[in-house]
Amino acid sequence: MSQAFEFPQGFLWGSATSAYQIEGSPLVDGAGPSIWHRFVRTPGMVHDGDTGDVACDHYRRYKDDVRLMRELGLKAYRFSVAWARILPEGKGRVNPGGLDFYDRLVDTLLENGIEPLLTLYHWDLPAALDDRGGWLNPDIAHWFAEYASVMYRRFDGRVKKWATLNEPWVVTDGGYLHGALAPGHRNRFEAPIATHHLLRAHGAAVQAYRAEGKHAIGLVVNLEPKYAASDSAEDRAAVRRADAYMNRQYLDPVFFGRYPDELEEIFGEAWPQWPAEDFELIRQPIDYVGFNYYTRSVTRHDEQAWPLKAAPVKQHATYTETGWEVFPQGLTDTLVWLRDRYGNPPVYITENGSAFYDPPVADGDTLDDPLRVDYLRKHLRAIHAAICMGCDVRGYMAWSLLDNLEWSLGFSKRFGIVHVDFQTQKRTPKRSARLYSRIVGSNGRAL
Ligand SMILES: OC[C@@H]1[C@@H](O)[C@H](O)[C@@H](O)c2[nH]c(CCc3ccccc3)c[n+]21
Repeated sequence: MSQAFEFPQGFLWGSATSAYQIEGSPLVDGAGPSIWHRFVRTPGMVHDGDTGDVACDHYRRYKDDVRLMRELGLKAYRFSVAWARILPEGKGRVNPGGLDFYDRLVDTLLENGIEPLLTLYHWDLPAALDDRGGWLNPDIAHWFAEYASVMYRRFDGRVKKWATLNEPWVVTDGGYLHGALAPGHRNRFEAPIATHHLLRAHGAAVQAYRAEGKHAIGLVVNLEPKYAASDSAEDRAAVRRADAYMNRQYLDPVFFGRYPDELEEIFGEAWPQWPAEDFELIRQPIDYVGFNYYTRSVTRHDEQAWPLKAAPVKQHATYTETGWEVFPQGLTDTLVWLRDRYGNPPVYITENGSAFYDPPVADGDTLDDPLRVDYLRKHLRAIHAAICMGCDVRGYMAWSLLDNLEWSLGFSKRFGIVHVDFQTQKRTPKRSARLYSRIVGSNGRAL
């Protein structure tokens, strides 16, 4: 082992999942349906008609999965709470059975020396709230803060790192603009409204935390660096629009209290003017940025590409099964960008990982996944390089602990460092899990 890649003392090593992707048992113990429980039943929306009805059966197998994390030596676990387990109608009546499940999960994590990182919202809106307009209804900021307060009162202290939303960009772009994700809307007027209400809900939940909580709360965003396909003015303008739309649309309001100017250019008449007091709510200070990194985009101008007029350019490089270029330098570059644009905030890499075809489980106890091993090693080294450049990176959560339901792609894409046989629910660590375990145990020296 070399000192070359030693990480700072106390660097938080863990893995990440989300409720709908792994739990199964969507309606047991008093839980209400979510928009994903509905969406997977909409013909044609999910690969092979796959659903989260069973998924990794984590709701029942969580003790075994926590034991697996402990055997791998993980120090932390990022998971999300299914809002509709806690508030089956999204607001009002609290469901004790839902709170009890997360009590059991959090206590089991703590008993095993694993720190819980809790995400309040990872895309699974209670269906009852969608029936009232969901993210299009301005009241959702209060609904979300009410749900968040129930969780703060029950878990703060045992949970010391909270996140309000997972990836508001995906919620808006996937759920309201392009329609590939729940609730499946395709409306350029709805997208900016959903974005603004997500940010107001984030702000209201942070405000509620400051009144009730004593630890840390942040926002999780997906960031994808955009590189111009050429130095033409057209391509550079396309990069500015794409960067504003994905990377600055959420962090600028939170850190600066304003949207990037390019958004009005992109959405035109569909871009509303919002009252100043909204931005005072949105810009509540946060304690850290959760950064989900997967890939970059080389971007060119494309007059036909709605609404950005920007399109990706394929590179001569390795691509993952989800069509994402393997580009670890983009992780270093984006960490430096965060350092410089937002004043070097504490950052947790809350997701990073890759889906590659995994050969069928070999005999014995480890499945070989050479491409994922290579991806993991290169991206951790990219983080180390950013830390050496002064970026305040505090931890890394590998996406994902388990193969799970990859949203509209169903079970066809495997991101887990642990293989799941969805017929038998057998877990089999992959070689990437064995490597990650050594890296965690040596605080990076095994890299
Ligand atoms: O796609 C892998 C993971 C999902 O399984 C997580 O639930 C989600 O938080 C997440 N975000 C991203 C990057 C943003 C993105 C999501 C979906 C499609 C394209 C980009 C990748 N992932």
